Amino acid sequence: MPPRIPVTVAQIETVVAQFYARVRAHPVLGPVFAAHVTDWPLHEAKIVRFWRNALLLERCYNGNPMQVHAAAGNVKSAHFTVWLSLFDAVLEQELPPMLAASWSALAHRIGRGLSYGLPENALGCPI
Ligand code: HEM
Repeated sequence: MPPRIPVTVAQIETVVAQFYARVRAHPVLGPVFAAHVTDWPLHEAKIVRFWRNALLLERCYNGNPMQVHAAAGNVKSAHFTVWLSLFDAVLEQELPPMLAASWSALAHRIGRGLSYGLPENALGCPI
């Protein structure tokens, strides 16, 4: 099957590394991740597999981010706007504009899906 978005594995690895470097330094997102992630290389390797699966349609990730986010307890739907704008900034920095735009659109679509069901959803309902 042809890739959904023709990025290279090296580009995925760079975007993931740059993104989580910024996440670790971010005043809002940093502490949310610090409460869970102790092994960053392991986390980044898993996220690379997630994106290889989503972008290149390789079958190398079969986890359940929705469940993991809900179980984390401190991941809120309000975080997704911040997460996505940081992600967009990295895409713009690292990729040609067409690729950045396609990957961004997919990330926003996935993010919308993942944010439903978490506390403080788009309607502002806390339960
Ligand atoms: C489009 C947006 C997002 C995507 C695609 C995404 C994807 C993922 C994936 C694939 C995992 C690994 C799940 C597994 O263990 O199999 C994960 C874990 C996690 N994500 Fe997200 N995520 C997104 C947004 C967010 C946001 C907004 C937050 C909150 C700040 C967040 C916080 C976390 C945390 C804390 C973990 C658990 C790490 C661990 O326990 O090892 N994510 N995410």
